[in-house]
Amino acid sequence: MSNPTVRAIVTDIEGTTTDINFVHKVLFPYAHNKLPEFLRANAETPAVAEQIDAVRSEMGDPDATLEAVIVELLHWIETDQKVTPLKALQGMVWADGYQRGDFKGHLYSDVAPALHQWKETGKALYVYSSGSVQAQKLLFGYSNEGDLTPLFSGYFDTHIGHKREATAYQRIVAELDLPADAVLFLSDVVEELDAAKQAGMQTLQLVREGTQAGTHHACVTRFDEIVL
Ligand SMILES: CSCCC(=O)C(=O)COP(=O)(O)O
Ligand SMILES: [Mg+2]
Repeated sequence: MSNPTVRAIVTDIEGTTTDINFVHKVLFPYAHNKLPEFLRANAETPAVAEQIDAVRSEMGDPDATLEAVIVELLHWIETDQKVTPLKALQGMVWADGYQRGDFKGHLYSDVAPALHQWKETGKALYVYSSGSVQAQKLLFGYSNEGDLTPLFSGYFDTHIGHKREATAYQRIVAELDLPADAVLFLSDVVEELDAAKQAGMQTLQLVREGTQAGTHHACVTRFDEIVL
């Protein structure tokens, strides 16, 4: 695929830059294991208390005990729910894991060279993931390819909207201050690509191991098949 009209690239993480198994078999179990103690130890810290209150709000129970909040959060992890306060708390817990060297952010081998090349040829690079901005920066900052955060001009998470809703992509385009069709969105999830297309973005589906099969979106299996 060759496309010189692209001025910015927005990439998803799980299934696009990163093996789904890293997210589901390393990150989520780590958060499941560490979150209860983290919350009991830090519940009074303002940044954590704010997220605990946001969980209570999502539960529709402003008086939920900390233990009830923990049960709810563990259920959300087990069922892979993209709830904003869960994502914020996961990011805080993963920070410890990355900093202690318990794991590195997984990137497919074709990802870092392509990001470097696109950046060198003047494309602006962004991330849009359901993982919190903190979690995104950690994954790219402590990646198996080193610290790639200097390559990115910005990060978006569910604070901008949910990934299957066109309004989220309209807001991203507005923040980038570019015509929608100058922005290319990369993802493995068809519903996300449909929403981005509805907002006027260009789209490209990554078909990787364990992701959805190719569909009506143009598709590639690796970043080095994308020529911009
Ligand atoms: C940002 S690293 C953790 C990824 C994550 O928590 C997640 O839910 C994956 O979401 P994505 O939008 O990248 O599929
Ligand atoms: Mg994905």
